[in-house]
Amino acid sequence: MALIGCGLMGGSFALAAKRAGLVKRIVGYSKSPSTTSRARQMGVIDEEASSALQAVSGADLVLLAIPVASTESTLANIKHLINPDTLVMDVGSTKMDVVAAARRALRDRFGCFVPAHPITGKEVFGVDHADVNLYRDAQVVLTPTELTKVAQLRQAEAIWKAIGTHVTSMAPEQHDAALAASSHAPHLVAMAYMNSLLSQDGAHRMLSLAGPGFRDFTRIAAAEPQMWRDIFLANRSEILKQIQSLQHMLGSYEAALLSDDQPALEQLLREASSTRAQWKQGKLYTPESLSKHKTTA
Ligand SMILES: O=C(O)C(=O)C[C@]1(C(=O)O)C=C[C@@H](O)C=C1
Repeated sequence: MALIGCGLMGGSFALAAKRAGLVKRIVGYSKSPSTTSRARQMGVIDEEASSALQAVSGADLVLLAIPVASTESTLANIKHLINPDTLVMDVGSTKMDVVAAARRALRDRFGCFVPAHPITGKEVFGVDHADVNLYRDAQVVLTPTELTKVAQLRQAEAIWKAIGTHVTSMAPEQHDAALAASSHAPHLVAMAYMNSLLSQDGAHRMLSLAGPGFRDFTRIAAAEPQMWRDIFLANRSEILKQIQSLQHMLGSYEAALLSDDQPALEQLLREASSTRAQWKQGKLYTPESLSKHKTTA
């Protein structure tokens, strides 16, 4: 296996793939040589490569675990070493841009690429945080296209299942719209909230009095800025729709407070509370149960 990008996601995948007995040898490459050598010291990879090309040479499986904006240049660089049987996957949080980048970069080898998004992570980053159990029980969304080869798709499904994930497939557009709401918007809101707090006088006092609510709500605001910059830009149009919806909803709260409208405020809070509680119990997944909770925007 060639691991391009030996950070949290790539390093955790390497550990899990080894533990499941899926790979014999992992050759790793990271942009920063100190990361690659740390991954080697930790036993995350077996061998250090000094370039992506060197890592991919002779690999049956190539995993890209790099910022989504680097997908095209990385794939274009390694394309000529990908043979018809190679399986290439990514772990990026956005899929339309990744699929388009892979199509342009890989051309006649595009069928070897199975776009994948494991919906798991941590707010910390770097190989030091690699965790053999990170993927256990996580959902993985595959977004194959009409050109994805069946053999590679089946192999990808088997690999993700073997490391303990639950695999689903959908179109890249569907994925990006859903993830804008369920992952990208919460990150943006937590980050914007931190910016807002910092812009106010007395921010230090506010921070010194922050408790578990603040901790839980803002955990993801500590995520890596460059990675999230790329995700927000790659999924810009869907995230902008989420911002509009949020602005609308904040307007509803503001209106209820301005007019001292107790029933309206309570109705909003009831909907929020019951939707969160039902999600936790896994009850909100059918279109029928969802529509019961949908408020008119
Ligand atoms: O748990 C976290 O810290 C995450 O940020 C994980 C999370 C998420 O939003 O759930 C973030 C981005 C990934 O693409 C998938 C999962």
